[in-house]
Amino acid sequence: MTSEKMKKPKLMEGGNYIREGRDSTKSTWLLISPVAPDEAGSLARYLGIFSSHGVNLSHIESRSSTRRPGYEFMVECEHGSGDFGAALEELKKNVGYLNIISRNYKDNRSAVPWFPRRIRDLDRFANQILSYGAELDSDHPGFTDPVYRDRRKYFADIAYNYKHGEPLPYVEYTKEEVATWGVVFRKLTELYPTHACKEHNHVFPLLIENCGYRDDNIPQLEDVSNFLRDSTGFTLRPVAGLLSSRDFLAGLAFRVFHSTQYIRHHSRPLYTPEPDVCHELLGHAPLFADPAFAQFSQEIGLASLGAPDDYIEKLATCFWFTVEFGLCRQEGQLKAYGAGLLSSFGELQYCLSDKPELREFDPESTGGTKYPITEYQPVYFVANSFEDAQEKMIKFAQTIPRDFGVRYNPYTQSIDILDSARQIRVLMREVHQEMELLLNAMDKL
Ligand SMILES: C[C@H](O)[C@H](O)[C@H]1CNc2nc(N)[nH]c(=O)c2N1
Ligand SMILES: N[C@@H](Cc1ccccc1)C(=O)O
Ligand SMILES: [Fe+2]
Repeated sequence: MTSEKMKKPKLMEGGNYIREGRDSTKSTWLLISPVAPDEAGSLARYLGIFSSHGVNLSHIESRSSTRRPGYEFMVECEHGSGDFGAALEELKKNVGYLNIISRNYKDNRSAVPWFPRRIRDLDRFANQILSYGAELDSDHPGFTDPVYRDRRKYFADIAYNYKHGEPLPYVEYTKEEVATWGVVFRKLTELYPTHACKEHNHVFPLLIENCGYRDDNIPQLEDVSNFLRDSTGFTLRPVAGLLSSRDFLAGLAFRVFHSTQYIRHHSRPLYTPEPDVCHELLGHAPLFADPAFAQFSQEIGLASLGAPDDYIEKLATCFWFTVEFGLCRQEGQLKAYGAGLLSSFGELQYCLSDKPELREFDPESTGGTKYPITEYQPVYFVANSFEDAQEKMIKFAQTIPRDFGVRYNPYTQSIDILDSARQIRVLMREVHQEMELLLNAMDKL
């Protein structure tokens, strides 16, 4: 627990409103391949190195390598035990390939910032939440309401205990919670036809039909998640609160969206300073059912994996001014497509009034702009079209420096780190096979 109270500056440095999460598991993962493919007992030798330096391993796995002929090992090292640096030095002299992915990357120059490799690694994010009163400001409307705080604890426990692959727990919302949802729902659906972008308006009726979107019912995450899976392969995971930008973006690489399940405090239904179930389900969910938007989101996620801190910050800021608070032009009119606007009646009206300042969206300048998170935005960025914003952001994401390519493998639900000719060749063969498939289908038209 942090004892010192954070003083919140009015405008935060882009992306900085979320500090790197409190970290109980400062894990370092090593990907290791032996020098020669048929080297006998190589894993035992590596394990010997760790044990001779007193380094505990919390996880070991081996599989066939796609990078080079032979096997590959993944070990997870515990911190605080033994002489990790010395073990690493000795290891380097004995391996053919070594990749270090670490939460501790700031202390280790050869390490890449930690990122999840398999979809179940997202279970590691649960205890990385920033909370009100500690890292976040405590002027929250529910902060002094014991009933509300109790309820928040209930939802936090669901998220902490959730494991990948489980159904998302159904929640019995209280009368008061449903009433809050009702106010938000009725007010917002009044504005959507005139204020929301057409993609949002296109999907919304499907959510009403399939997921129980109604003014007297808070939709269940499980139902929305299943609907999204069928539409674009996106799924939801419950989360207890704000994740760091790095973790949040990493989820998108797996087409996983971290969703809160609690609802805002009833005293302020038309604007709330943190994401809640209204924000996720009314603001975000509709667009994740759109195939182009889903792909765009995943690409942002993939670009973030292992990226340096300053790039994460810029990426998160661009994300803020597009996915969260973006405006775009459609048929000569300004429309909102940002989820933070589509979930706040107050800000949705305000953003299209003459009060805020509007600027043209451009990742370079937008990515360095400061913004408040707990009040209406003083500045919005306008994209020429929804597609234009996506294209520009993807172009920007491609400038992020990294020594390897990444690709999501949907069959294994894991991230392939591409850094060898052998892997690229296999991929090219796959693309080639897809081309054959396309040509074949074309002939039948
Ligand atoms: C990436 C960017 O910082 C973005 O605003 C993220 C941050 N963390 C989050 N965490 C949660 N739980 N929900 C969100 O919508 C976000 N948004
Ligand atoms: N202000 C948003 C919630 C939100 C807070 C912070 C970030 C994003 C969204 C709402 O009222 O719905
Ligand atoms: Fe959001």
